Amino acid sequence: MRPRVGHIQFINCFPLFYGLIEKKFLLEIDLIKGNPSDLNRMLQENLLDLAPIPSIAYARNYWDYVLMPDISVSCDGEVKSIFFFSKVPINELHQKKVALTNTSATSQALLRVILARYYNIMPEYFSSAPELGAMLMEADAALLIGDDALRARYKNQDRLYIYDLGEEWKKFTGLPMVFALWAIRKDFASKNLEQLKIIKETFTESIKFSLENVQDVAKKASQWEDFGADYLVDYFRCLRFDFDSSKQEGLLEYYRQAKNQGLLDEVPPLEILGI
Ligand SMILES: C=C(O[C@@H]1C=C(C(=O)O)C=C[C@H]1O)C(=O)O
Repeated sequence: MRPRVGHIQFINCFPLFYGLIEKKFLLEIDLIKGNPSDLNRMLQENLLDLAPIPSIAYARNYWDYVLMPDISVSCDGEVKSIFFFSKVPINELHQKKVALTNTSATSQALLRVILARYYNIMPEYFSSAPELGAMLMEADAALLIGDDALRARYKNQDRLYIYDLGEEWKKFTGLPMVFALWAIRKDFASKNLEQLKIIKETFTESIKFSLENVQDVAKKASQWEDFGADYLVDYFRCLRFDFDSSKQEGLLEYYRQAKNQGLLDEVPPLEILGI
């Protein structure tokens, strides 16, 4: 059976897959699309063998997973696709209503950590479909991620205060932030090391190829969007796709803070596959 590999349907993962199309590697795997939270559910249910999942989902299920080395969706400062849109300055949001996109897991917790720990603010949170207009009819501020955030930011919401959560995290901790990790089911990993090695190499080559040809990648990814390729060139250059020691440090700090806020039961060990 071909490995069943998850694929996040957000523009941010396009550079990961662009090279796979070019190299026709897609014939060797079954690629199953979904949003990050759905992919985690499918991985839990053994409908996938490996998938990018929200980094907080790893902490909640780590005993079932090992991590793919060298790959993540991260930032070190601005992220440009995780925005908190507010009608008032952030420090006026205490006890106000805040809408959280239901497509996110990691960034929902990140926002709670940043507001509680660094702004000393406890709003009233509720989960919502990712539509900024509708969210702000009910709330004073709203969190969006991924393509929804890219599109909303592009429309230049100049009536709003806009905060980039990657930038906020860096401002307070000095660390990178890891949003998605590639989790592999332990049972699959123990029997398929060679195949996983090839998958890892193919994905890392794909990322390298995409970043070397970032204009082409951006042009392709922007063809059905309102914004032009240049907007995405900036975005792809700002994202980080590796998982080096500084990303791991940032991730562990995020886990510690999420635990302090009662959003995690424990800080998991980072069990990274040695391939
Ligand atoms: C950078 C992003 O990272 C995503 C954010 C996630 C989350 O908040 O749960 C999950 C997966 C990542 O792909 C983004 O979508 O904008």
